[in-house]
Amino acid sequence: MTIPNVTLNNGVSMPQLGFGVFQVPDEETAAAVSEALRAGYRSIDTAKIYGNEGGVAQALRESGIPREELFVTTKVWNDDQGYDEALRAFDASVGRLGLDYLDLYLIHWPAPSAGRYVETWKALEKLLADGRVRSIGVSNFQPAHLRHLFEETGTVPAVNQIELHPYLQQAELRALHAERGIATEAWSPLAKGGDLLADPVVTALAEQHGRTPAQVVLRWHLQLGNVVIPKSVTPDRIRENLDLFDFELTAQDLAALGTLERGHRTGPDPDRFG
Ligand SMILES: NC(=O)C1=CN([C@@H]2O[C@H](COP(=O)(O)OP(=O)(O)OC[C@H]3O[C@@H](n4cnc5c(N)ncnc54)[C@H](OP(=O)(O)O)[C@@H]3O)[C@@H](O)[C@H]2O)C=CC1
Ligand SMILES: O=C(O)C(=O)[C@@H](O)[C@H](O)C(=O)CO
Repeated sequence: MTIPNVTLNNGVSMPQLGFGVFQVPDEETAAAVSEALRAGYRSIDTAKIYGNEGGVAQALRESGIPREELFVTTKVWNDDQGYDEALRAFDASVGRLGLDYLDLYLIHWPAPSAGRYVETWKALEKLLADGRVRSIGVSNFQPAHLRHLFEETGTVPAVNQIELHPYLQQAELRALHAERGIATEAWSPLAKGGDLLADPVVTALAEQHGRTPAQVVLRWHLQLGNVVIPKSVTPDRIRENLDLFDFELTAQDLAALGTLERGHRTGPDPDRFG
């Protein structure tokens, strides 16, 4: 099984499917990430605020997988925004991760009321220029935050990691990303495994294709071109969420899933959070 790559706007290849570790306690993270690496995931999404960069480090180290085959993402938390603060936060994160470079570093939230994401971005540009990170991006940026960044700085983010699933399809952001060459990365791609996976439209397609509801939703993301990072601590689900490359949704299936949009957020509103 080969996970396809997307090519970021600076030429770096990123696996289209990765493994997220939000809310996995540090002491359980090494086991979950090890299971994911054994199953075939090579991209891991963590963040300073998750408190589990140490557990990720342990799994990466114990896997014996060559560093260049891995793709590791972490994020600057809101309290660390600012130029010097973000540089220090980066050093601390790569230290905890046991890495000498990172594949992707993201500003976790725009935190617009603090007004520091432009100077934070300039720190990320320096890390990129210094070769300490292979690509830089943002997370939870709304169109206005992206446009402000385009006006004030020189580098277009490689990625915007946003909440995205059939109940929150983010049409405006996806169009802006396509126009500016930003990869769309979907967080909570399964809408946290809640009602979406029991939605009659999803379950009917699952039955039709002989797949699980989660596989139908993840396949929808892949066919839209989204990068996805489902989280699970359950070994069977970790493997299930990777088993997506031998079936295809039809245009009619995609249209049916497209009707599920309801503007439903499972997480904070980026215009207000932070
Ligand atoms: N940038 C940001 O602000 C944010 C980033 N993220 C990132 O995105 C990742 C994914 O998002 P997350 O919020 O974790 O939500 P997901 O949409 O990935 O859903 C995770 C939940 O779904 C369950 N689940 C996973 N696979 C299946 C399956 N095949 N069938 C049924 N249930 C399943 C999991 O249960 P179990 O584990 O018990 O198996 C867990 O409860 C995070 O881990 C994190 O890396 C998330 C939120 C915000
Ligand atoms: O998971 C993340 O990456 C997040 O930033 C959020 O889930 C956030 O930390 C949150 O839920 C705060 O209430």
